[in-house]
Amino acid sequence: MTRKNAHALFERLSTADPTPQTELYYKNPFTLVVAVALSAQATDEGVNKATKTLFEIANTPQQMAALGEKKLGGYIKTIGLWRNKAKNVIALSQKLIDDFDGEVPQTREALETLPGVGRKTANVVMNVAFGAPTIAVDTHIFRIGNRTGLAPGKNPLEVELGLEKITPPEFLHDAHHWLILHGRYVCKAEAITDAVGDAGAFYKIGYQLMPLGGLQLAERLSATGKKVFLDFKFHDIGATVERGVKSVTQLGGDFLTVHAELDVLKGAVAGRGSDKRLKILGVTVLTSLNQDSLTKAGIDMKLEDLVLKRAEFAAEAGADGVVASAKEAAAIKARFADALTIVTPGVRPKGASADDQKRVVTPAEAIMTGADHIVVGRPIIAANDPHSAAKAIQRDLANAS
Ligand SMILES: O=C(O)c1cc(=O)[nH]c(=O)n1[C@@H]1O[C@H](COP(=O)(O)O)[C@@H](O)[C@H]1O
Repeated sequence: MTRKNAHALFERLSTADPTPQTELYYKNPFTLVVAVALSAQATDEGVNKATKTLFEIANTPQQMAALGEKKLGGYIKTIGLWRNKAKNVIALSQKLIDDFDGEVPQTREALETLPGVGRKTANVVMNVAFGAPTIAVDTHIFRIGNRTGLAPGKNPLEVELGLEKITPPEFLHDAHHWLILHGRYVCKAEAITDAVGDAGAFYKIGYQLMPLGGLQLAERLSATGKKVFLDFKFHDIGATVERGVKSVTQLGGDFLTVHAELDVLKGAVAGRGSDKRLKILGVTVLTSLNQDSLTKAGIDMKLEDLVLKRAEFAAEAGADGVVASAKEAAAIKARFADALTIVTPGVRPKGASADDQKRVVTPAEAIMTGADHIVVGRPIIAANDPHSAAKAIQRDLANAS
């Protein structure tokens, strides 16, 4: 990759996320060393779950060493390779006390003398705790360095040195965070779209991916002819929604969600303009809510009536459809026929966990009650084989229709 392209790449990453942060939980340089050492071949999320309680009682080398290997093991048992990691954490705590007055040293060479701390861990600590422009090459960065041609290399050190050379100095400090976050979220999302392949009709991108390259992913999918569902759920004064939707039209999506309030819907329809490719969907009542949730929110109305009221707003504003559970689909179809497309989340194959969804039906039930499209997330994304999971749902749908 040329220096000019590398500059453009980092500029885009920096615009999307100006202040990237580590996702590991830590309280001070010492707990950062421990968290990074625990994170080898484990997810940050898994490490954070364990360290939340551990760091309450041990956040200095002295406290950690006093805890001892056995007690520490009790806190980190859920993390892979915990036995070896417990041994290392106790040993590195003791070495910090013996050789460094209990302080975390600020050079890579000194950090690397600590048990269980290699070059990658030392680079993360140097970068996050002490603001050094180091690049820690993990599996994501190694893959990205090679795949993009940004810094090809046969081993992590070659990629690290290559990245140090090609990354413009002003981006060096944040480079490794951007590349990790990109690798963790966008590559993962892209891998899922590849894995689902032709077994999915639409690819839904939510706002959680927006600051992490999701918009570019939407553009790329759309450019290759895939149908893209932009689940951004806009909720604002009409004029702002209008401007927001106008910007979104540049991405080339097919569905866009907004809250089903009249002004919001009208703003969205105006912002969409004359190109009718982007269909505006009003989210009626979330499928994670039930009648009880409405009562708690002080809404004294039957849930189905509220869905129908919001569907009415969608029709009045000239929106294209609504997001509603299959429990209300028949009533919406009866009232609005084909004037509104019905998109239905809260769909679970028989026996699958409902997760946080409350108004849940099977794919077949959803289609039989009048849904035009179903949304299935976790049962496909979390499956070992997303393609087979999506295909099984397709078969269920085919049998129902
Ligand atoms: O607007 C949505 O897409 C939506 C509306 C709604 O009422 N319920 C609902 O679950 N969704 C979205 O649909 C997806 C459902 O995901 P799973 O529950 O994993 O299948 C999630 O991305 C939700 O954000």
